[in-house]
Amino acid sequence: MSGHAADFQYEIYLNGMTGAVPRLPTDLTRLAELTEQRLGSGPVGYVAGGAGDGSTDRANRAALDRLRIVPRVLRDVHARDLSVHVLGRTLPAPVALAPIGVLSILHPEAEGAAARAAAARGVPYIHSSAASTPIEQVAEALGDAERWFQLYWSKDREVTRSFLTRARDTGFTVLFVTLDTPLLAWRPRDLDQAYLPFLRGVGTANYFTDPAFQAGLARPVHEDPDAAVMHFIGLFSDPSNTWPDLAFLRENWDGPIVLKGVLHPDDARAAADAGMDGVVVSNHGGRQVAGAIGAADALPAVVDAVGDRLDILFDSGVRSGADIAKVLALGARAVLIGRPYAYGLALDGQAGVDHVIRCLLAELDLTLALSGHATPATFTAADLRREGDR
Ligand SMILES: Cc1cc2nc3c(=O)[nH]c(=O)nc-3n(C[C@H](O)[C@H](O)[C@H](O)COP(=O)(O)O)c2cc1C
Ligand SMILES: O=C(O)C(=O)c1ccccc1
Repeated sequence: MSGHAADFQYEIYLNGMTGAVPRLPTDLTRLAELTEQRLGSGPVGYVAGGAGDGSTDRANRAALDRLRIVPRVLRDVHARDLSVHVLGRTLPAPVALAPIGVLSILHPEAEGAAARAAAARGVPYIHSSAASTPIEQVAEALGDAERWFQLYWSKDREVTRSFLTRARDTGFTVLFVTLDTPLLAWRPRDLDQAYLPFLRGVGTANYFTDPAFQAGLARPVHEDPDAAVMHFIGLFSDPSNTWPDLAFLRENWDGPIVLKGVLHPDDARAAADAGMDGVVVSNHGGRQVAGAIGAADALPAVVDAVGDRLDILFDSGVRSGADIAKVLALGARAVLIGRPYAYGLALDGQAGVDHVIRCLLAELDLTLALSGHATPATFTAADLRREGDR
């Protein structure tokens, strides 16, 4: 990245000299309501919805809102650098796009558009097992950018082995294993509309193109697509897995492995003991356990438990550069962005995802600078107060 991420701010003001304003709001919390207005209720409900009564989503926001920054002054922040070291590589900024499956319910260009936007800004894109675009096509869209893959750990070990082989052969280097979705949660918004993308043939692209998956079908996908969908639903995740099963993944993947969906410090310790490289502290954006702890409330105990043994990443509820700054201060090395980029995609395709990335990085840069920090490294828990604490 040349210059500072915050240069985007002046670019917007300069464009304003000719009367132009941004095509999308720069307060990303407004993207959800715009998407609600413009998109069909099935797709937008699926993306916006949460588990149960939505209390986990609210807990995510409350946990972040309670954290307050105590800015410092007169600390020379003219030369700044957002880059970080994480999972053995240097990233231009402590941000990646979270794995989100089924993006074609939001925009016809789907994962390809999100991947191209991320690649153009040097932000890693995490390709979901449940994407609507096969991994080989997304690899092409990513060009020479970082390729990270998210695994839903299938009941069929041959499918998992085949996914890992395809990921490796197409240049993916980091594996995220999502552990908070052994079953799909109780999601009233989807239930009340009887809307599930897979039953409409979305989110199965990696499976339907997979030789090991196809080998489990009585008839080819195109001859009996309904049977193929049912087969996918039967095997997409395996609720019988336990910690010793991680050895299978370690044997079949050479690069870093990150466990996504860890909230308890004992699980983080178990991840380190199992030879994993990182964890994502996440409650899946409030979509899995209703009543779960806000992700930012879970982060400090995980950092205390394994901060010196694992790279700790974070997601769930992040909507601004200030939110990113707060979780970095608590000890996360990088933050995954979920729904905001999905809404950007829904509203304006690749340009919408680019807008979201640029807004977040610009605001992160400005938040750190205005708080007295030229790099994320010097901004720590000592720069935060939790409202209510003394
Ligand atoms: C529509 C949708 C689909 C998702 N699909 C996946 C997925 O395929 N794999 C996965 O690990 N997480 C998935 N997630 C969870 C995200 O990776 C991430 O944990 C979550 O969106 C972060 O919360 P946020 O949306 O509040 O930022 C999905 C989230 C949404 C909103
Ligand atoms: O909807 C989700 O949150 C999710 O993670 C998922 C699960 C299965 C397939 C696609 C997405």
